[in-house]
This record gives sequence, C-alpha cells and structure tokens, in this order.
Amino acid sequence: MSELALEIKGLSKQFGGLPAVSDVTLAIRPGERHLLLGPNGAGKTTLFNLICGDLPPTAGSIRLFGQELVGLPPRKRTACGLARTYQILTLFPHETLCRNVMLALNGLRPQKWRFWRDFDDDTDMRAEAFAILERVKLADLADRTVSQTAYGDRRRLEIALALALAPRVLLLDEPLAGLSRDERVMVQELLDTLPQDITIVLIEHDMDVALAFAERITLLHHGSVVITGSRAEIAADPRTREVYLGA
Ligand SMILES: Nc1ncnc2c1ncn2[C@@H]1O[C@H](COP(=O)(O)OP(=O)(O)OP(=O)(O)O)[C@@H](O)[C@H]1O
Repeated sequence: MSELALEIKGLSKQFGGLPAVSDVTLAIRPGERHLLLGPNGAGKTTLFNLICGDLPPTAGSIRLFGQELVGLPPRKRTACGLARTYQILTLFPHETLCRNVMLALNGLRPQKWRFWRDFDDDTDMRAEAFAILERVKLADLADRTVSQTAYGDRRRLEIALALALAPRVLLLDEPLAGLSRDERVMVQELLDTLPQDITIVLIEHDMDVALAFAERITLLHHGSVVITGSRAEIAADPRTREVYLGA
C-alpha cells in the first residue's frame, strides 16, 4: 500500500476529563479531498488543533506521510508540509496583503529574523508573494492593507498564506463561513483550482459546496468517528440521519 498523506490512530483529547476527541482513527490518501462533517461540538476543530499542534493530544498518533507529528511544535509540522486556515481569521490587519504573504513565506526561510524594511528590498520574495496572490485572484489588491479589503478577500488571503507554506496537506476550517453568495462562489472556484498534489481536509457547514468538493467524508459525533465513506455511503447510512435529526 502506498504511504498515506495523513494517518491518525487512536487520537483522543480530553478537556478537564470531558472527551472532545475520542479514539479517532482516520486514513487520508495523497491528493484526497476529505470532508469532516458533524454537528456543533462534534470535535472537528479540536481535531484540526491536534493535527497542527495547537493542542497536545491526551493519546494517539498523527502521521504525515509517515512522519510522526505528535510531540513536534506547530512550526516543525509546517516544515513537514502541513498548513491550515482558521475559522476566525488570523491576518495582520494593518499590513498589506503582499506583506502578509511575505511574512508567511519568510516563516519557511532558515534566516527568519528580519526587519520589515528588509522585506521591501527583497524583490524575489515580493515576486513570489505576488504570484501567490495571483493564484487566489488578489494580485490587484496586493498593496492594500487587509483592513481595506472585503471579508471575502480576507478569506482568500488566508488560503494564500497557507499556500505560501507550500503544504502537502492543507486543513481548511470553514473557508466559506460568513461570506456572501458571490464571495462563496469565488472561494469555491479557488478550492477547485488547488493542485491535486495538495491533500485537503475540509470542515464546512455549507453542504452543497462541501459534498460537491469532497471525495470521502468522515462523520464525527461527540468526538468519535461514526462512519467514514463516500458521499453515497454517508448519505445512505441511517446513522447520518440519527446524528443530524436525532431520529
Ligand atoms: N479549549 C477548550 N476547553 C474546553 N473545552 C473545549 C475546548 N475546545 C473545545 N472544547 C469542547 O470540545 C467539544 C468539541 O468542540 P469543537 O470546537 O472541536 O467542535 P466542532 O465540531 O468544531 O464544533 P463547531 O462546528 O461548532 O465549530 C465541545 O464540547 C467544546 O465545548
């Protein structure tokens, strides 16, 4: 069997004795588009926090292309090829879009400590940042500050920052949350254009978009995996109705 992009085994997290993620096992193949589904409080964001190292697990293993991540700080996980976006945007509002991307690019450089003015002189890095902004259709706004842009632009900028980290596995936490219909279409189109060699795990409550995008789906409830399968398998499984309708 070929190596898995993400292999999670027996992963658990308790908060004060209460299980938020409970003995989760998941196998995600390279290039897969995988949706994490589940009602509020199911443990989806906690699972992302465990994968990217924002939280330590109580138990379990997380392997990225065979490399164990548990015990590694978040920046080392980034260096292994992991990137994520957050439900709550985490941008520098008073800096330009270009500088936001340059800062992300700089995080991968061996020489990380630099003054802002050095960024302005770094034409190579600026060109690289510009090319990433072009990928997310934000090149026109490169020299505006984040605070001067619309919410939908900021969501795409967050994806640009994640792309700047050259991820092999990208975790997207509700990339469409709070967007207008037109903005949703733009982000959806962007997701569709992401290269197949980036494995994507998505949390998204917009079912039409999420189901159209994902090849495989994991349904979580009370921190545990209820079922993992194709769209058709999830839709046909009576447990999906039970989780969502309490039937
Ligand atoms: N830092 C924390 N401290 C204590 N409890 C937490 C913490 N983070 C999450 N929880 C609890 O863990 C459980 C899972 O929460 P989580 O945010 O992972 O769910 P979710 O599926 O992402 O929900 P939503 O769709 O509403 O974002 C919830 O009961 C939540 O209250």
